[in-house]
Amino acid sequence: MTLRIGTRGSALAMAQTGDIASAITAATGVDTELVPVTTHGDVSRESLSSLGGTGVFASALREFLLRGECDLVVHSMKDLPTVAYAGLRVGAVPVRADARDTLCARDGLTIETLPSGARVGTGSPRRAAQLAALRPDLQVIDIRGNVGTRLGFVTSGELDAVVLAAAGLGRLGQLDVVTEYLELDVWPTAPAQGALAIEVRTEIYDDRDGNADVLAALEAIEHQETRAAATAERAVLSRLEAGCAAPIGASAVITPERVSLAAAVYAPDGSGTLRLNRQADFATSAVHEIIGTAEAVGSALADDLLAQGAATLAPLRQS
Ligand SMILES: NCc1[nH]cc(CCC(=O)O)c1CC(=O)O
Repeated sequence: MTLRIGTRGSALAMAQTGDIASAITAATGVDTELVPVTTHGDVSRESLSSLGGTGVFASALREFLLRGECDLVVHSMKDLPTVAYAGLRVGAVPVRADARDTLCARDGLTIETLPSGARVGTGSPRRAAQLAALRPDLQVIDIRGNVGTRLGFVTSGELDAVVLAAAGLGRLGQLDVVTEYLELDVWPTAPAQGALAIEVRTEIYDDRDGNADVLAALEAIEHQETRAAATAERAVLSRLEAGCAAPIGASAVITPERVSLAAAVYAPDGSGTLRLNRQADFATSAVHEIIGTAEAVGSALADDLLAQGAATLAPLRQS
């Protein structure tokens, strides 16, 4: 039997799905095959919000999985809407890559040393707001395209820098272009950035014998701390009813004893930031206790943010 793994066709998606396929085969001996699916989000150059924002990348993959054309699909978890999708479940969350953003600038420049008026590219409202908050004298340029296209704007001289996720650059073997790692305590990133979500049809859990290979693969790559951290961070988004493009950063740290979560909401123009923390101790080390506590701390932190005016600071529901 060969496990068919659905993936987007971009270089980044193929690289991360290839990593998952190798991990599954190494742990279980099961053969895997990558099945690329082209999504409208991949081919269009329209802005994400005009495409319908949240979920443009995920829905084609999800339909493909529901039709039974593959056994599991790999998503970048930060691009996956928080709302459940009928018939599907996140069957595994593998170990997280670096959650930080990076600055990739010409001439070794950093956020601090970029000259006034420098042109910095990003398509993310969160990154645009963070740039504006730290350096209101920079020009933020709205860009689209995959990682290679974005880096090309810097090599061509069209931009002085771009902000990109360390995880994506790492998976592509391109961390050599990074000129600064932006630390999570000053620059929290998108909920679940650096994490992947492996989605499966819920029906496979009703026939465990018939789906033993898929279930073994899921179990082999599951990483509980990553699932807990991603759950806490995504609970903030979900409680705020915010989309993946909302100007929100969140960063959770999981220890055996507790979950510590920090979240920030930004005014789009950088004129204001609301930053709060919360932590909660795990009563037991049971998986459901850890995941339940992580979810609860994320919801509670979102309530704190709302109570302190998050919804007037930023357009949360715009996707
Ligand atoms: N929004 C695009 C996207 N979706 C996932 C990643 C890579 C990082 C990750 O896997 O979290 C990227 C590129 C980027 O943000 O630089």
